[in-house]
Amino acid sequence: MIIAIDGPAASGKGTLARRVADAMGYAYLDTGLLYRATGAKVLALGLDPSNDDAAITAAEKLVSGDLDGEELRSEEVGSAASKVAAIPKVRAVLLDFQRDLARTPPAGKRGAVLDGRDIGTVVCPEAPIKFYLTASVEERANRRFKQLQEKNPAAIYERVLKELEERDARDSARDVAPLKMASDAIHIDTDRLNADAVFNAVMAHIRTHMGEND
Ligand SMILES: Nc1ncnc2c1ncn2[C@@H]1O[C@H](COP(=O)(O)OP(=O)(O)OP(=O)(O)O)[C@@H](O)[C@H]1O
Ligand SMILES: Nc1ccn([C@@H]2O[C@H](COP(=O)(O)O)[C@@H](O)[C@H]2O)c(=O)n1
Repeated sequence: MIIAIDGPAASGKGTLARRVADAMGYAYLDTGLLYRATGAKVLALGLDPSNDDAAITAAEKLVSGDLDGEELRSEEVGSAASKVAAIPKVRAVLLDFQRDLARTPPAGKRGAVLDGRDIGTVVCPEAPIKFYLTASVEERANRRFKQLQEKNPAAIYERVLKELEERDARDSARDVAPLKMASDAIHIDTDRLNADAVFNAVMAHIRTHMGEND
């Protein structure tokens, strides 16, 4: 079974998806990492992430080792990721890997949890369970700021907020696979829910779905 979790940056998708995958014994794929690794490769060459040829070549050359590393989590790489993600051929190159993992999870796993922007709409529109997480941009910036501050006390809230606003706008406005809630997704506004409450609400939906489809 496939569980799709989409939503804007820092809405808590990864935190939730990892926990759900653990609880269910499913594989987990953070699809944002594919775009981050592509963006990071372009940056490492000193090229512009909006350059089609550079971004497509980087996506085509991705190997699993490129998906490791704390530097992928920086806001600079997040911003580069959202630039390469707006290039249709980059998305096409990365699509098969995501679909293969979702539809044929690694040995021993009965399903997969994928989080991203277009899992419920484009990558796995057939997923029987879809969630769309949101929170206000100020709340998300606050979460991301606290997360960054643990590693870099010089992090600046206003910069984090601006970066998230720009990323949201680019991800929502692009022509191909924009950030959008699937019509059959369950919307969870996490502004006033902590991570445990979100997880409990999501697991309750999953159990109900599985009970109804036994
Ligand atoms: N419901 C919540 N309430 C408060 N903080 C949360 C909640 N869910 C996650 N967080 C925290 O918010 C931060 C961002 O969460 P996370 O990385 O899971 O978001 P994300 O949607 O996967 O981000 P990105 O799109 O950038 O990959 C983390 O520090 C996480 O611990
Ligand atoms: N399915 C996806 C996942 C991600 N993106 C793009 O990558 C950027 C980084 O993603 P994070 O989840 O790690 O924040 C994101 O801003 C998107 O531009 C995507 O397009 N589709």
